Amino acid sequence: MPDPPRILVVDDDADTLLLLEEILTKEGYRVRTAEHAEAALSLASQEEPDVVVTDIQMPGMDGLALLAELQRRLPQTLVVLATAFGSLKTAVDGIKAGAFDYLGKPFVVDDIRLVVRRAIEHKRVINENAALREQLKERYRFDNFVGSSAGMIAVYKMIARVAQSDSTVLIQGESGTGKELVARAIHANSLRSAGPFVAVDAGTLAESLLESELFGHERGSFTGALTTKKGLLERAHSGTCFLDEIADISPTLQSKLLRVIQEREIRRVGGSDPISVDVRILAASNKDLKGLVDAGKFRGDLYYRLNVVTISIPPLRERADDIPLLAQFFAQKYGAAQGKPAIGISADAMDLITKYVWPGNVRELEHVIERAVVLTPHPVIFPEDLPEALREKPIADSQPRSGWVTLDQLERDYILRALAAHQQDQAKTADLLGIHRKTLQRKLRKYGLAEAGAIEEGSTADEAAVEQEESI
Ligand SMILES: Nc1ncnc2c1ncn2[C@@H]1O[C@H](COP(=O)(O)OP(=O)(O)OP(=O)(O)O)[C@@H](O)[C@H]1O
Repeated sequence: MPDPPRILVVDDDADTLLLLEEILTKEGYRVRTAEHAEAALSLASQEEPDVVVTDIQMPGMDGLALLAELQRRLPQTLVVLATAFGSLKTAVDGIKAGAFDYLGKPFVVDDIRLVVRRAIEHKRVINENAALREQLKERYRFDNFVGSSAGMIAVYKMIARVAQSDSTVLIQGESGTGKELVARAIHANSLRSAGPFVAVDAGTLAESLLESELFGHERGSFTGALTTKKGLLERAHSGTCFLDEIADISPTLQSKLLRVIQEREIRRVGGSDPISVDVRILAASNKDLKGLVDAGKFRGDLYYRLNVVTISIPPLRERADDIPLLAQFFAQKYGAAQGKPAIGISADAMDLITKYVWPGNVRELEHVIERAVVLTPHPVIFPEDLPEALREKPIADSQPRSGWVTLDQLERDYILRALAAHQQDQAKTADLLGIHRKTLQRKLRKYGLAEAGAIEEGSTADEAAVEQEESI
């Protein structure tokens, strides 16, 4: 068990001291008290408290002077100022001078708990984030990647291995797993790094547009082709062309692409002369390309040309170890951009982040952290700064993180949540769910959620109603 956090309370009023001592001791902290600032300073130098809660108005040395002295002697200690309502300006001056927060007097017990909890959490986060930052700096980075899981290390190794060759690479992975990042890293570590990197998203363009984007067109080749335009494959000459969502391209374009790879030349739309291009092709798909070949939906010969080497990026839910590092990385990145460079993530928020299944993978995580950094008024991201989806209880904690649960588990969890939202009132909950109360009770029994004796047996008529309802 780690030592309990240490709190020092300073107030010239003995009753206030007693009250704060009692509340904070109940919270599990080790609490010391002092009746004036001088006593507080001598206790603080022995104890090195994590948090000092001090009254501002005290005879002799006041709370603000104590704050200044504590900052000089014990810069790691956080100070919370307590002030009578009406003298808020002094409290604000205190915050500007470096106090962590302030409490209004007379005290609201919940506020005391919350502010002290936040201060402790802040200290813990600062320490933990410093450690995570070190890890990020040291071992767990490769180019712009963050992640130290076995799955990502295998990806880094593959990138290093294929980068220097000129072979075509197929990058497979769900949406948002970092396929483009892999393509960029291959290019950056290749002999072509001085040449251009051109990315094309084949999934978003209509076929005719994609063709002219890729191959270019001659002037007058179609209505609107007012000038001759070089295609992206031509523009990628001496560099790399990254074709994202390759599964989406039409059969015609598939055969044209095959020719580019085999013959290293292209023909512009409306042009007759072949133009030779020196370009390395990297392709990506979030679909199972081999499966599409087997189903006759993607050319087998193109697949084998693209698939000289495959790099498979595991979904984020299969590399949960990377989640805290990534979350911290994005907090730093967006914190710096927002002028909040020291922003951290609280333990309970990190817990939610780590448990979530992340269907949108790293891109989704990045957006969630960016949003939280913007929204939070604190130097720490708390659970309430995260979207609802993360704060909902995971459907079944015991389930593998495949994203799927059985319908029974889904129903069980849904019922539990509905009951919780209606203070366990079964009649209301049944009504909300659109089922008979007896049906709800039977389901509770089925899932082992009914307390013995809590549910009365239904009459025959009731049961009949239930059966009828269920067969609908
Ligand atoms: N391991 C990682 N470390 C740091 N950032 C990452 C990592 N993986 C992905 N990202 C970031 O996540 C976002 C999504 O990545 P990227 O666009 O490469 O995914 P993708 O697989 O190509 O997505 P899509 O299939 O939707 O095109 C980008 O902002 C990228 O920088």
